[in-house]
Amino acid sequence: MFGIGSDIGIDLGTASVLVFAKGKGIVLQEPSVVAIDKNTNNILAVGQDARKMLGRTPGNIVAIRPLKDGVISDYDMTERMLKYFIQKTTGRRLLFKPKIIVCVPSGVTEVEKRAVIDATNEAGARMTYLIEEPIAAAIGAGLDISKPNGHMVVDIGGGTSDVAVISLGGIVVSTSIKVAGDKFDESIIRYMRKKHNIMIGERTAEEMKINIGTAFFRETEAFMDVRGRNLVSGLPVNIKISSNEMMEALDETVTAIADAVHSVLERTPPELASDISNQGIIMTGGGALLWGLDKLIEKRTGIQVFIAEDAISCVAKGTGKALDSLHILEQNVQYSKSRYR
Ligand SMILES: Nc1ncnc2c1ncn2[C@@H]1O[C@H](COP(=O)(O)OP(=O)(O)OP(=O)(O)O)[C@@H](O)[C@H]1O
Repeated sequence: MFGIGSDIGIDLGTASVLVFAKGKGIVLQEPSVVAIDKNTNNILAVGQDARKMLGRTPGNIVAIRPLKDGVISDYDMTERMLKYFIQKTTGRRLLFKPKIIVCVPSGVTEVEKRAVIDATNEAGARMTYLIEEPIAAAIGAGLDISKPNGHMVVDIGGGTSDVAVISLGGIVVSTSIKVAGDKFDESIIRYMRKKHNIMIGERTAEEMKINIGTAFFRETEAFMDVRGRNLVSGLPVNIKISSNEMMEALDETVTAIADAVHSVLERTPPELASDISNQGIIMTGGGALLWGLDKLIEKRTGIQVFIAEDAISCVAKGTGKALDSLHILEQNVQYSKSRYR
């Protein structure tokens, strides 16, 4: 327990939850995974400890990801996970309850937003605010979004990729697709099964994506030794996979993201499009780190693409910082006072 009394910003992501405390920076970064005992419905582990259990649990224990594909797939577990992380960060007995701002995946419904607000209030917030993901990403990337100037942000997370044009503190044009980091992993799993007759797990696929994943031609090829199970013999095998193969495996998924960026640019008013063309496109989120994805989007749009510093913690940082500029963001935040003050 850190016992932080200051206001906090939370990036409630499908892959991970990050907490940003005012004056302290990122104080918590854990996978969005919960392990429960099916018989008692008790939570056994949350975050990193629960992630280690994914795919390795005995019958009575399930390790689940309560947010999947950018939506809350398990409402109750999301609430319990959020409460656990908030209490771990702020401590249980607070003299001064903090203001908490939560950034939710863009696909969540009004009912799910309400659930997040209630869980945050119950976990000890004096006031809870919700913010849209692309706005938080833009603030976290250090953009001044208060001016009448167009910025394009492409946030590629675990479950969703959000593409938005922002001006005067609001979203002008945007799209959100359920193709992001998780889909990259699924494509790699599918490729390994089809091409090599080898079954690999989600964690191996993610390691391959991070180490040799490729979205654009690499001059120097990279290789990785991969362990899996041969689907014919049923036995464990080792195989060397190249980055060129990853480019083939990921082609369809990365093209879907480039298509989304293209479609938003097509719908962008000309003045804002010319701002974006001068300043470039900013990429945030863990998925933005896939090798060559920036180059692919650059080639497709003819506009320079920059990957934000600390791409993974950008949304959390922006969420925390947004607490200072709520007056500018009024149109983009929902808020609710705690009933438990
Ligand atoms: N170096 C890397 N190369 C490629 N992908 C990466 C890298 N590092 C992290 N990722 C991927 O980034 C994704 C997580 O990104 P992030 O933490 O921004 O998502 P999130 O905010 O939890 O999800 P969402 O925004 O969809 O709710 C995961 O799929 C992870 O595998």
